[in-house]
Amino acid sequence: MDSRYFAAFLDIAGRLCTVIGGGQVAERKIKTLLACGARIRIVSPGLTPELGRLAAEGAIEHIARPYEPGDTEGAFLTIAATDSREVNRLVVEEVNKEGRLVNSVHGAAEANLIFPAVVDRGPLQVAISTSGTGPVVAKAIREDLEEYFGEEFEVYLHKLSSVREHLKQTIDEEKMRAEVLLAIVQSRVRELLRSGNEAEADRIIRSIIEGQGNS
Ligand SMILES: C[C@@]1(CC(=O)O)c2cc3[nH]c(cc4nc(cc5[nH]c(cc(n2)[C@H]1CCC(=O)O)[C@@](C)(CC(=O)O)[C@@H]5CCC(=O)O)C(CC(=O)O)=C4CCC(=O)O)c(CCC(=O)O)c3CC(=O)O
Ligand SMILES: NC(=O)C1=CN([C@@H]2O[C@H](COP(=O)(O)OP(=O)(O)OC[C@H]3O[C@@H](n4cnc5c(N)ncnc54)[C@H](O)[C@@H]3O)[C@@H](O)[C@H]2O)C=CC1
Repeated sequence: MDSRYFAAFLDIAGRLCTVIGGGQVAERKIKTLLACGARIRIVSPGLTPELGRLAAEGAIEHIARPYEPGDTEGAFLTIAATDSREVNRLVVEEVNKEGRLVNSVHGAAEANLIFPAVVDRGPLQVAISTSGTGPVVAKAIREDLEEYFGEEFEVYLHKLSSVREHLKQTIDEEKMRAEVLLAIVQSRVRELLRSGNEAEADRIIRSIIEGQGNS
């Protein structure tokens, strides 16, 4: 086994994420965290214009000075994102002492969490990591997979989720529910949604639920 990483998905909604450094890389990571509902605190003398705007709007908290020991206190997740390897190392060391989550823009070696490249289709999240060996490869794979996992996956999964809820109410036997769901997955529903034919997709879903095959 080559990887020492455990792949998981974190619920960070409402949780404090402290970012040390406010440059381009911090900005990219903060946008991802904000989209997941995190509370952001940045400790950094400088900010990118976009981060400055977010701070001025009150969407993120900004402490305008260099990192000081203790800054990571209370954070669920800390990101060491300065352009100084030494400062990032100190940040990682502080968080590691307490066994909390920490990411460093200077590599996977010391930190305990890495940011993957992500295909984001609503409930479908496809995360790609090369365990830090080649972030550009992760990015290229993400771009390839975005072709396969088109935007239709968002509505597709929402539909499957409603069907699943409906089946839980109407069919007691788990095996039977799984068969219906599998029949939908193996039908042309996704293809139809991809080509914008939602009415026909819905018709097929209904006919499968009613046990009339998967034409
Ligand atoms: C370990 C990790 C830690 C972490 O940041 O979490 C890390 C580390 C480093 N990245 C570096 C460089 C670049 N990183 C990117 C891009 C991304 N990097 C991301 C993640 C990760 N980068 C984690 C491992 C991910 C994995 O396991 O594969 C992505 C996937 C997600 C994200 O950042 O949100 C995002 C693509 C998002 C997308 O588009 O989908 C680009 C390309 C670009 O920017 O276009 C370059 C320039 C090319 C190059 O140098 O390779 C350097 C050298 C810095 C230097 O030399 O100074 C280090 C430090 C080192 O390796 O020592
Ligand atoms: N992990 C990744 O995906 C990538 C990592 N990198 C690495 O990330 C580092 C940062 O890159 P950028 O964001 O482009 O740099 P940048 O120069 O845009 O930003 C650096 C930020 O750190 C802040 N800073 C500096 N000293 C600080 C201190 N003592 N305390 C708090 N904040 C401090 C600055 O005010 C600035 O906001 C680079 O050194 C680069 O090697 C670069 C590309 C991708």
